[in-house]
Amino acid sequence: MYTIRCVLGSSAQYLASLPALRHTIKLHYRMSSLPHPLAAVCQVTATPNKEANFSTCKQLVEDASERGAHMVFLPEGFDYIGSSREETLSLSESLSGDTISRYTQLARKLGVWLSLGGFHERGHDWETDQRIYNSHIIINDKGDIVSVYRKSHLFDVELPEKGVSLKESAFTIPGPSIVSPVQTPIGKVGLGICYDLRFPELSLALQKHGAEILTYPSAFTVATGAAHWEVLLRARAIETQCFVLAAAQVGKHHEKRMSYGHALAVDPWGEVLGDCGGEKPGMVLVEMDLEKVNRTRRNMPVQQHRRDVAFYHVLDQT
Ligand SMILES: O=C(O)CNC(=O)[C@H](CS)NC(=O)CCC(=O)C(=O)O
Repeated sequence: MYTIRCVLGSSAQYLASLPALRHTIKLHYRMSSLPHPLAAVCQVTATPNKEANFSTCKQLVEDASERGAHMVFLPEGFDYIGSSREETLSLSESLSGDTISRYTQLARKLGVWLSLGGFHERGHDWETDQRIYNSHIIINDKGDIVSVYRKSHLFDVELPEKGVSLKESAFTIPGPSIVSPVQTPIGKVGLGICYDLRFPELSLALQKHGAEILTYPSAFTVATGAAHWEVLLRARAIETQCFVLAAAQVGKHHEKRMSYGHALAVDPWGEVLGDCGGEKPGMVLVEMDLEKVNRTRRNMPVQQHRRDVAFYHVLDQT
């Protein structure tokens, strides 16, 4: 039904491909006799059917966990992609609703961390304003919500020649602030969502606050994805010298909407470690070697070479 690609050392990759040994491999990782923790970056095709979306995502999380993943990343709109403003709003829930409690139970049962990008969250004033947040939620292996970041740059974009017309602010409230990177078993994770990827100020701020890994769960349009997706993700990785993990939506959600796919994992040097392709749901498993972050930063200390903010405001008038 979907593809799984492993980006492990070749012997571990071979062993993990043998079903009978999967359990052993997982134990192996858990006992950390293999050096680095594993992240699973997923790609799905959400529709307006929440029940079907949950069962697809649950299956991916279970498979990732069985293969030894310590943290699993799902994309923006993992809960659903609505076919109209009204549908998007009516399907939304609060953080204490059924959808998130099912994911907290899943995380607890499997003992994995989850990054749930782009949850359609009813705001505190839902009864009066009928608007939602686009929220990225981190759940730990005990099933606790440990962080919530609300998307702060909204995708209000018209590209007539590309057939793209979306106005996210028609149903979404922009988030008020960035949040502290979260310490997880794979490293310190900084939170963004989709269109936030286009704002390097955000990624630099997260890096300054200690992020080793940046995450951009997304639902990129096909046109903007083909033109910009990989370039932007690699640029953010190179500038911040962080890993960048970007779960993605792929394919046709309903009559009016398609997504680009190519869920991607990039290392701090900008190298693509895994790519889920542009066709169908799947995941890539990547080893998170944090020494790569340290080495890259040590060898080319761009953060130390950066001038202070004021420097970039003043022009030489002569
Ligand atoms: O609508 C939902 O239900 C979930 N939210 C999204 O899909 C959002 C807002 S419409 N999509 C993007 O931000 C695409 C960005 C993009 O494609 C780009 O930056 O080029």
